[in-house]
Amino acid sequence: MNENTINASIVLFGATGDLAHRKLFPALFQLYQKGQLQENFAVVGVSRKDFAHEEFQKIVAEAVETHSEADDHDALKSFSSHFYYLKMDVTDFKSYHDLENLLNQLDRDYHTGGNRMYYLAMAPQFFGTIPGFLKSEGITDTPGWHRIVIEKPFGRNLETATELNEKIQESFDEDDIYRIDHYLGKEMVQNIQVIRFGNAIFESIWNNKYIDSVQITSSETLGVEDRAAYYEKSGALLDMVQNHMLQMLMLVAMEPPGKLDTKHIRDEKVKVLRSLRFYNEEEIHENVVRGQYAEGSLNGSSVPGYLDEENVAAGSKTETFVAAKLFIDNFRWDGVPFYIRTGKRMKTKSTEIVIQFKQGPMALYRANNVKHPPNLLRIHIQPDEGLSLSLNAKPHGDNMNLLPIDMSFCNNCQNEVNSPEAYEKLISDSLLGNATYFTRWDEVALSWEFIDSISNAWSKENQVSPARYPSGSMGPKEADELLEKDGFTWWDPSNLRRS
Ligand SMILES: NC(=O)C1=CN([C@@H]2O[C@H](COP(=O)(O)OP(=O)(O)OC[C@H]3O[C@@H](n4cnc5c(N)ncnc54)[C@H](OP(=O)(O)O)[C@@H]3O)[C@@H](O)[C@H]2O)C=CC1
Ligand SMILES: O=C1O[C@H](COP(=O)(O)O)[C@@H](O)[C@H](O)[C@H]1O
Repeated sequence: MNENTINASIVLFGATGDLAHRKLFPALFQLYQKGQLQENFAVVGVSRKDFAHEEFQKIVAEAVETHSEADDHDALKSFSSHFYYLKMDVTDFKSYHDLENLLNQLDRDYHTGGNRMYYLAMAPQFFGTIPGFLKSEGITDTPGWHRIVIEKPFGRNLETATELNEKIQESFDEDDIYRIDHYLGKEMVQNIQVIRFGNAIFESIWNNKYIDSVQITSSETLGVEDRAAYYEKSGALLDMVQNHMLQMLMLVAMEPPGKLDTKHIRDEKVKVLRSLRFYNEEEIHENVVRGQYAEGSLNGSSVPGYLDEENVAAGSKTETFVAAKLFIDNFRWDGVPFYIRTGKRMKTKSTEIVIQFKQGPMALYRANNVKHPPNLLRIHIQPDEGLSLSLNAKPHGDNMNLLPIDMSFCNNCQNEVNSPEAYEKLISDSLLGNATYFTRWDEVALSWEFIDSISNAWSKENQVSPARYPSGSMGPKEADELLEKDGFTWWDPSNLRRS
């Protein structure tokens, strides 16, 4: 038993799906190994396929073995014995009676105290249906807490997100709704606030007096894979910018919260979105670049362009890359550009935030025509997790030149340090009732309002194709030009392990 041990039933809607197998079962197993889930928990897997409980338990154990490093067979066996399976169509209200009977039985058998977490690992068209039936069929009327975890995407625009939210709030209070953004579960994303507010040296210079620009890059090497049906309607703007990129921006730019609790942190994040500069159509054209990957080469192999991927419409204008220059119009950030970029089939898989500091007031070394690199603070989100600070020093025996040096800290470079997966942390938090790293409705609504302004402008210029970039590059030249006209360049993703 540890202080975080939870008694609860978890209902996993979409239990035969990709997310459940690759992420959720392994995450639950980790929580079991760490003692957060012990004797008093049960998981009910729901989908339309037919399985006996024992068959499902085997599937769960196999999925954990396949998608994690777990190989303790006894632990896997006792963990999976807590899993039950229910064949149900979530659109059929009658099937919820079977769910209620099973949950009541499990509450008694596992002494869960009636606590229930409903995890919707299902396609978004079911996000409104399930909470409605959970309430109308009385499943949420039992003693104990009832929380619902909703996967992304939360709507396709402000209008659909609002409709969905209203539907969910008919059945669950805002405090019991956990909207997932898995980037918020990443170790170094959670570390941003500690780096900022736990180090006086950074917080005192974290403003437009000392910071020249901020860059946030999340690049992927994968292409659209088998998700074209979803991605064709989404594109990189909705898939990555509306959620993950804006979340990182909020954490970098927010004011210090009065207290380190859920409400204060979320309040400060929301204020960043309220200060985000909205562009008119012409400004969108100037400041937001959309790209699409063409064929190219990655790790020595040729890969097809987006238009040749399976299930992509001929001549599709879906963007697989977005770069943008954003401004936060408040006292702290006035005049500081925030450059963001994200894309598929880029040169490396990397997520990094780079804070570029201004040059000192008197450029003594530049006067000698010597290259003077700016000081950079890099927050390495993935694959390496850590921090590095680029400074300039004097090379040994040379008085006139500067030598760039890096001070770095890597959280996961030694094999023995294994950061918890984002899903493990987020499931743990939702079981503990800590919603800090989940998105509150006002954050979601404001982010959609901003994103809608861009997608509406793009839909008007739907004759214009996205700029093409070769697979294996860092995006189209238009993204480079976006910075060059301001006298900046993108910093290449870096690697902590080389040092
Ligand atoms: N996969 C990933 O890496 C990620 C996924 N997500 C989100 O997670 C959610 C799930 O994604 P993913 O696991 O990939 O989806 P899948 O298509 O792989 O799985 C969907 C699941 O829903 C079940 N299902 C479908 N229709 C019904 C129904 N009417 N009644 C009961 N069960 C049903 C399916 O089982 P069956 O057909 O047997 O009924 C299956 O278990 C989506 O919202 C996605 O956007 C978010 C981030 C990453
Ligand atoms: O939400 C999503 O994120 C992944 C990238 O996540 P990461 O943790 O691997 O950086 C992206 O591939 C996917 O398209 C998107 O839906």
